[in-house]
Amino acid sequence: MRILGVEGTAWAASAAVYTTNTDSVFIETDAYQPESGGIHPREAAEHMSDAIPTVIETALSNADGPIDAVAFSRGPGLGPCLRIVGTAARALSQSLDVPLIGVNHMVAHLEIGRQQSGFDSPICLNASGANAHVLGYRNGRYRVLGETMDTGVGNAIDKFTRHVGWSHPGGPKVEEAAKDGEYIDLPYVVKGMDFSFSGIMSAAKQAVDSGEAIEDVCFSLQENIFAMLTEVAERALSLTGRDELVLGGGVGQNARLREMLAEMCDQRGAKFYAPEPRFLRDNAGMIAVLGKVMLDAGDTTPVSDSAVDSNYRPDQVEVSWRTDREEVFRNVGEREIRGAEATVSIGSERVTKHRAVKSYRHPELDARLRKERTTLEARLTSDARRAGVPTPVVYDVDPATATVEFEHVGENDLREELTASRVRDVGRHLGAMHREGIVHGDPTTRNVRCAGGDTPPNERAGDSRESDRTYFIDFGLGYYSDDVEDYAMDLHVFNQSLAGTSDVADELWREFESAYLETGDEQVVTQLREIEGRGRYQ
Ligand SMILES: C[C@@H](O)[C@H](NC(=O)OP(=O)(O)OC[C@H]1O[C@@H](n2cnc3c(N)ncnc32)[C@H](O)[C@@H]1O)C(=O)O
Ligand SMILES: Nc1ncnc2c1ncn2[C@@H]1O[C@H](COP(=O)(O)OP(=O)(O)OP(=O)(O)O)[C@@H](O)[C@H]1O
Ligand SMILES: [Fe+2]
Repeated sequence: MRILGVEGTAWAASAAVYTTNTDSVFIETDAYQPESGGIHPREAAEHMSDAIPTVIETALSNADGPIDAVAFSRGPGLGPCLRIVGTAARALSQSLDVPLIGVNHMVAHLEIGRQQSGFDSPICLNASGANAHVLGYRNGRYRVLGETMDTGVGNAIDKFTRHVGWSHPGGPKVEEAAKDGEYIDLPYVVKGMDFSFSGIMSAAKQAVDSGEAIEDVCFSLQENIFAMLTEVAERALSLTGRDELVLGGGVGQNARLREMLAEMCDQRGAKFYAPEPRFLRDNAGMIAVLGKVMLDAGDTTPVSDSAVDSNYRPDQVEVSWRTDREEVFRNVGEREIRGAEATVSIGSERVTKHRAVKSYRHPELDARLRKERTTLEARLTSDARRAGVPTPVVYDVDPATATVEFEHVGENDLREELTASRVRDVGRHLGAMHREGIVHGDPTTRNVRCAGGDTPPNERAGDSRESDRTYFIDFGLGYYSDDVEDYAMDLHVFNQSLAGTSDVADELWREFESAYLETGDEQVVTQLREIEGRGRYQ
């Protein structure tokens, strides 16, 4: 069987033929190279319409027999480019009289790694130009576990290189320059499993403008940005209890990023797979391969329903080719828990949390993060307590060894005991915390503990009883702020965490929100809607 794939979301006019009996993929790509600056949508579309017929012709003439289906990128991407590719794919499927398959480009980026690695249910890090997110499969969809709060990772790097006058694309140039660099301090922003590049990019531009050596800035930019991506990938592995990671997207061609991810996985005993470069950057090969998988599942696209979608999110895709209903929980070990951040030794009275060295990070960045987070975690845990939020008592803090000793609280993590009334309790506590100017930073269902015992099913929501008592732990990513946006991000993180751990997340979320409003500010909920409405995929 032979599947023709066509890709053209932005810069790559690409066609490929996937031949199943030899398991080989022929890819022909014509890249758009802007004369100056970044990608201009109009120029990209002109390039697409010039180049698409030729790359398709080359791919077809390379096929050693008839084509059985045509797969194409439906989105996300630049509208004018997508429409050209959509039109070409529809015309081909009609003239060849074969099925048409509309593929989500981001899902193709992650599925190529899953198909080639043979991994069963990996966490997927997509590090591409216009996107950056961590995905995990659960019950028929790829869930976005964490994502960028502003630009895609490649675009962030490209903006920096434009500022210093380097031609597009910037990623490979930064990688080259970084080879001679030394570490300087730059911002590092991870909030829960989301992350942001705007602060670090403006700091990097300023650093260059004020005379720092460009190699040093490039080196440090890579160290921080890739450590952020690696940290959230590790958090996603830890939250979901998975032990496989695949990488996708053009930035994945960067050797330092692959090295950090491989090292992190190695340290926690997980498997890591990165496809070869021609399958990482935008290419029609990944479209053809996913097209075949979808064809086998009977998931073809009628022409009447094949419109492109420039904001097509990966979590909108109904994953027809996977039927597994996944359990996300892992049985958390008894005495010593290796979280994403720290090793936690659990005694019956005391819990000792030690932030171990992360060897994938630059030593200076590593020392800074471990010390800062240890000190701040102890302070915030105590301050939240004073604000009336149940948290463990802090018995001892040692910033030098990055160790804190806490009181043992609760019997289970919330994710194992999710009930409406416990979620309401969490809502009230988070509201109270925010009123005192404390941002938790990582309020997931793993970072709330609850007293054991079942809640009677007929219990009215809003009642507070001992068995529903919840405690906030792990303030390691917390900080003080009076910005509504920061509070709203806490809500967003909790919302995503519910979605990742419960089948009735929507119901629980409504309970949470109404309880939050008992102690918190309505503005925060309004801001959350704003955040969630923001198109990060444009
Ligand atoms: C929607 C679609 O059009 C978009 N595609 C895309 O962004 O192209 P992709 O090939 O996945 O990634 C290109 C990015 O990858 C970066 N890049 C390429 N080589 C790199 C390297 N060695 N190190 C770092 N970044 C690199 C480039 O600077 C550029 O920003 C996407 O997948 O988000
Ligand atoms: N004070 C405590 N009382 C009881 N259990 C605790 C306490 N602190 C931590 N734990 C247990 O240890 C686990 C890991 O702790 P914590 O979240 O602080 O570590 P972490 O490394 O920051 O984890 P992650 O980054 O994955 O959230 C918690 O999910 C919880 O089960
Ligand atoms: Fe891409």
